[in-house]
Amino acid sequence: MKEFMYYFKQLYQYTGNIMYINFLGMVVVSFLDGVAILLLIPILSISGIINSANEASWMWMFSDLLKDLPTGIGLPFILGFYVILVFGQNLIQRNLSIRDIKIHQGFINHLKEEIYQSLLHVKWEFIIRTRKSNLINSLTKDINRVSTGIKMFMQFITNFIFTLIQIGIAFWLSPQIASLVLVCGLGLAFFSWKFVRQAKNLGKESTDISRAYLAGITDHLNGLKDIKTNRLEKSRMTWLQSLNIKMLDEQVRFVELQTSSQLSYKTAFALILSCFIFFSANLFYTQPEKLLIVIIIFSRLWPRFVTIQSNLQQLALTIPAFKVLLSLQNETKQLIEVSDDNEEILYMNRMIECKNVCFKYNGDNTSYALQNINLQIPANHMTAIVGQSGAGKSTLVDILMGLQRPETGELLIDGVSLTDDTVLALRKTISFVPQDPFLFNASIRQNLLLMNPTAPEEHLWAALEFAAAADFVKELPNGLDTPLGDRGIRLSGGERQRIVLARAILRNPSILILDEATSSLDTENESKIQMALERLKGKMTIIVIAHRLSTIHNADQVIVLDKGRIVQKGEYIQLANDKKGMFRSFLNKQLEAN
Ligand SMILES: Nc1ncnc2c1ncn2[C@@H]1O[C@H](COP(=O)(O)OP(=O)(O)OP(=O)(O)O)[C@@H](O)[C@H]1O
Repeated sequence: MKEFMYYFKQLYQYTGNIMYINFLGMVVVSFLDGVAILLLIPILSISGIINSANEASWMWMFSDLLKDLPTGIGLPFILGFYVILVFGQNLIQRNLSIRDIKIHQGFINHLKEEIYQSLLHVKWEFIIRTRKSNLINSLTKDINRVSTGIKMFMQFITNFIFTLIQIGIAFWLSPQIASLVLVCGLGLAFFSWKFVRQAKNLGKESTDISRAYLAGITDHLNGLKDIKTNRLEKSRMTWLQSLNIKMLDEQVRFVELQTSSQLSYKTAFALILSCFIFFSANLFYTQPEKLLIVIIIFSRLWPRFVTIQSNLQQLALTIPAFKVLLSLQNETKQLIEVSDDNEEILYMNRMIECKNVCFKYNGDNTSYALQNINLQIPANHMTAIVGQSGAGKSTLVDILMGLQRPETGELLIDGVSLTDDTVLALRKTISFVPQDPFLFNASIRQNLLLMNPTAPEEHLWAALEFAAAADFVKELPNGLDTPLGDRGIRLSGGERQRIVLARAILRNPSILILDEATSSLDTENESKIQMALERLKGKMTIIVIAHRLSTIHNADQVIVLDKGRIVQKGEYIQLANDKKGMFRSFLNKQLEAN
């Protein structure tokens, strides 16, 4: 419940006193509703439906007034008053509902933005250890459930206020009968706690199942090609069927819970109402007008009790989502890169330097991904990083971009240590082209402009020329406006790499990092890009991770990594001539393979 209270406080902080004003409005509405019910007595009496000649009857609150009115006017007058009252009450109610939805949706939007913002700024270590499907689930389903929970809570408060006022009116009419209603209502609350508890457990199960479903389905859709080519359809289908059985079971138990509670409350209502009428008539000798009012109030009050119970039950169902969301927010808050996004840019003029850098991935106590890394990457030169798969090349690049922070040692930019405060400023000058290039599901133009929204068309074509992509883009039916599909699926792997490279260049970075960025290209396009990179030397710092050593013979410096350590460092020719070195053996193996 503490998670829920946290969000409720946040709601109050977001809305301020408007929330209390709305609750106050609800008090007015409930009060008017009670008055409208009271008016029914004079109406029924004047119209002769019930006999109210009893002088002692307090319900003749309008009798004096009505008596003074000319004959035939009393009934239309009080009916008119009744209609105006109901109209006024519903007008206020309408207004409150509109304000409520504004408050509620506004708060949920604010929450979504807050969470999305923190995910955009959270440290990379959080991203790599968290399942994406869990994040998707939190940003969609969990937020929706929190939204429902908050709505339920607001309805609960509203119903609670309404019920309290109606109870007050009932007490005024007949304390004995109202006490009985109250005792029964409290009995209901006690009895319903069991349902609320069950609902909370079901909510937890529902969260787990929905996470498992989203995680599995995301995996399967991403791996459809593997599933088809490896004939894994049957096993995937079995997975879905077993999860479906769990979902069905969970849904059935939910409806069973709902209908059991409804069944109990409705039967209890009929039973208690019958007892009331019986005892009111026989024991309390209640006047018929009073009895009528109590029946009216009771039949309006009891559904409120039931609604309150149902609000609580639905609220309980959503509690696990509050927990998930709060723990996500807490975790991301602790791992935020910087508290505010300042616009400063950190240019590197001389070099990036790693001093005794060691790094291991979270929770992995045995092996270091990088150990005692000491290197200097001079500005406006090309540095190549090579090594076997798993040697630590991508990890080193992540350290250079400030995505991962060294466990020990430091990263220096022009001799100054990179800190949490300067890391984003550094990243503003870096363009990175990853192994698995990502394109948004938009046109080529939109993908390019994402990096530089004001770039004129000729700059787009120049970037495409640089990346050896201009020719194929010109041949596409819609040219720059060709839509690319999910993650750029409508392009070949090599075409995707070239568009991503063009996008990186369009940003005009001072440091360009390519992680196997030309691995899917044919030799002709690859050599075009090599020539283009060659032209950039002296203007931009280029860091290249490459398996194909033919692509780095222009590098000013080659760093050879093995099992997380630097084993060789120097110029290409120098390392190629070192017969005992690892680089030479890589070269020989590639020559043999070719
Ligand atoms: N997210 C991660 N969590 C735990 N260990 C990781 C993670 N990413 C990489 N590693 C481990 O760190 C080591 C270095 O990985 P890295 O990806 O840097 O190698 P690499 O040289 O880039 O390999 P490749 O050429 O295959 O891309 C490997 O042993 C790898 O298993």
